[in-house]
Parts: sequence; C-alpha cells; structure tokens
Amino acid sequence: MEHELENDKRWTEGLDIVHRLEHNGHRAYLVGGCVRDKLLGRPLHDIDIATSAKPEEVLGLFSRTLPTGLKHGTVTVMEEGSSFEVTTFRQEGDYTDARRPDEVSFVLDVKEDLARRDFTFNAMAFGSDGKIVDPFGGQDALRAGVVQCVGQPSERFGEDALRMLRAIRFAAEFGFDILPDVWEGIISNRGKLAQVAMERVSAEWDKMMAGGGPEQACHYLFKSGLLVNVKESLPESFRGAAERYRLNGSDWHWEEWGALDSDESSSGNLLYLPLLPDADLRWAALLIGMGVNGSDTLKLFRSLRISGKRAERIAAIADFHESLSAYDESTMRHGWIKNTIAHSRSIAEDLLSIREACGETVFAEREWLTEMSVSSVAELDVKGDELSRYLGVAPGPWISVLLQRLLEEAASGRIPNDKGSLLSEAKSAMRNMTEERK
Ligand SMILES: Nc1ccn([C@@H]2O[C@H](COP(=O)(O)OP(=O)(O)OP(=O)(O)O)[C@@H](O)[C@H]2O)c(=O)n1
Repeated sequence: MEHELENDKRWTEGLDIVHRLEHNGHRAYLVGGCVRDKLLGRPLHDIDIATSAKPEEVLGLFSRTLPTGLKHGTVTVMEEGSSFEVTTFRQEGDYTDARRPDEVSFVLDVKEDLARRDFTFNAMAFGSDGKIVDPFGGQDALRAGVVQCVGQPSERFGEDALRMLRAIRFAAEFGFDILPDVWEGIISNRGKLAQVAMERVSAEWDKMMAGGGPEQACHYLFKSGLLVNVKESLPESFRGAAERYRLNGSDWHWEEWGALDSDESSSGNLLYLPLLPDADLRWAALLIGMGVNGSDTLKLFRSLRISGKRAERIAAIADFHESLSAYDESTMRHGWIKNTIAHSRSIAEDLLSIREACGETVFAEREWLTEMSVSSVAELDVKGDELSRYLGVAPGPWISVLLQRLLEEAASGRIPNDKGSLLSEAKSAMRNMTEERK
C-alpha cells in the first residue's frame, strides 16, 4: 500500500520534531487530523504538532522555519523536504464573528488545547511514548462511526460556522452518522454560515464533491438547508431545487435517464454521484439533475469563486444537455452532432459518462460520436486561405461561416473530409450563399 509507506515516513518525520522539542525541555504531540487519519488507516495530509514551546523557542530550535502565524502561535518547520505546522498549546478567546477567535492565549496543558477543537476525533494527541491523549472520547467516536462535537455543538458552530460544513464532510467521507445533537446544532446555527467567506465554503463543498461520499454530502447539505444560507445569493434555479429537496427529499425526476433508486430517507437520486470519476463531472451531474442550466451554472461558480476553466467545462456539459431537449428521436443524431461541434468532443464524452452513471444506455450516441470524422474546424482537410484562393475571393468573415458549414456537412457524414470534396462543396455553398444574399 503506497499511502501506508508514505504515511509511515511522514509520521516518523513528525515524531522526530516531537522528540527534538522534548529533548529541549518542552512537551509536544502530533495532533488533530493526522492522528484521526492514522487511526483510520487513511492517507495523511498535514502533520500538525502542538507544543508547550513558545513560537520564538520553536524558531530558535529548527534551522529552516517560516513564521506562518506567530500571533496564533504557529511556526512552519521544514524538514526533509516536508513542512510541519508547530503550534503552541493555546486556548481561544471569544468569537464575535463566527469565524476567528478575537484573541488566543497560550496554555500549558495539551488537554486545554484539545478542548478548543471541533470534533472529538479531531481532539486527540499522540505522544512520543506511543500513547494517545483522548480526553473527549475521539477513539470511541471513530469506533462507533459518529461525528460528535467537543462539548456543545451550538458553541462549537457559533465559534466557527464553517465547522457545520466540516461535520458534513467528515460524515460523508468516512461514512459516519451525525449524532442528533450535532444535527440539531447545524439546523439551529445554519444562518451563521452567511458570516463565512465564500472561498472557505466552496473549498469545503468542492472537497465533498471530490471525496468519498458526494451523494451523502449533498444529501446532508440540502437536508440541513445550509446552502441557502451562504453569504451570496445563489441562482434561483439552484436555491429552488435545494429547498425542494430539503422539504420533500429526492423529488428530482431522473426517469427520463433511466430509473434510479429513490429512497426518501437517504441520498436517493444522488446515488450516481460517486460513480463519476472526478469532482467536475459530479458537479455537472448534480446541477443537471437539479435543473440548473449552463448560464446559472456559471453564475453559481462565480459566487463560489471556482475557477474559469472548471466552471466553463461544467456549464458546457449543462448547456449541451439542455440544448438536446429541442430534439426528438428522429432528429437526436443531428442534435448530438451540432452540439459536439458547438462544444467539443470531450464535453460530449463527459455528458455520456454522466448518463451512463445514471443508468442510461448510450450505445447510439457513442456510435454517432465514433462515426463523426471531424468535430472542429481545425480538423478539416481544408484551410481558410485555401478556400480564398480556390474561390478567388478576398479573405473576410465569410471564411469562418463557410468553414462552419463545411464542418457540419463533414461531421454529419454527408461529405467526406477530404480536400477535393470540401472544395467542391465550398464552391456550391458559396454559390448558394451569394444567391441567398441577392
Ligand atoms: N474549523 C476548525 C478547523 C480545524 N480545527 C482543528 O484543527 C485541526 C486541523 O485542521 P485542518 O488541517 O483544517 O483539518 P483536518 O482536521 O486536519 O482535516 P482535513 O485535512 O481533512 O481538513 C482539526 O483536526 C481540528 O482539531 C477546528 O477545531 N476547527
């Protein structure tokens, strides 16, 4: 198992830092997500270390450091090409904005540090003696498969409203249940999500879409009503569908795409999401299912600050799907060819992957795509300047109109994609275009 070897290496490197701090008279532990992931046998991301040493003492002990967040007690230590966040044991002051503590104060005991953390499985520390400091029952929560807050959920979510999304992400990713008091805490605090920057919201949401349980994540996100409480208003088509899901469960109609299990009590019609290989296809499938069109998809991603290229791909898939509604069985092949030309072959393939994941048979569509010898002007066996020379007409906007026409002819198989056929088709098309203009 590759990740286990990598895990062991990073874990040992982290423990080396712990030893170094201890040899210099400080207390130190591996803490937070890395302890949780190590116990779950999952790949380790960041290795965080908590210590009694003050930031300036940490800076003095290691040769390669970055003063990442001195005010909050954090120093980044670079060792063996990896970086480790070393943070002084701390308590957090009041949170007046549901995002950041107004102030932090350093404390001497690791247990006090663990008490400020969000969930019991994130509030464990691993010592150099191999023992786990687990004052809130994090290991029990892992064994029981539940998301449980340290102390009162409402207090934890009031401190940092993003934690409500984190609860959902961990539950979905690990296949855990959300304990009833945690769920109630989410419901009663959901309005506070409006205080969280959109970048943080979308990073969490995007991680959920890419992660192990996107269907469960979406189910919780919609059922909790969290998403309609974000800072920016999201397109009405999205809000409406999300709200319908909250009230009625999975009432979206996928029947035209082949039946999917619909179970009112769980993620029902979202079950196809994990069958798709990447977050973007999952986003597209989700939004198409919700009836969000291409232009609303772009608006949604603008609000979420998700990058242009990704948003364009997802919106193009939604657009492609939407355009097909204009065709019936007898004209559908034409619809596929036209849209493949308008978007691209890879967007067509994306839509097919989604439909297959939804249980639809797409033999005919695949065949249409395979039969298409060209799908873009660049693939045509004739160039604009050749047309201009051959027809004896000075270059102008007519060239792209004509090339587009030739592309449609060649793509639909009415003429072959070879120079001779394209030039002779160009000649008669030009004649028609001139006559049409008369
Ligand atoms: N809103 C937050 C974010 C983090 N933490 C604490 O800080 C640790 C590190 O946070 P982070 O690196 O953001 O997350 P991880 O828990 O490590 O998990 P992941 O990497 O999957 O986000 C968490 O384990 C948790 O103890 C917290 O209490 N509240």
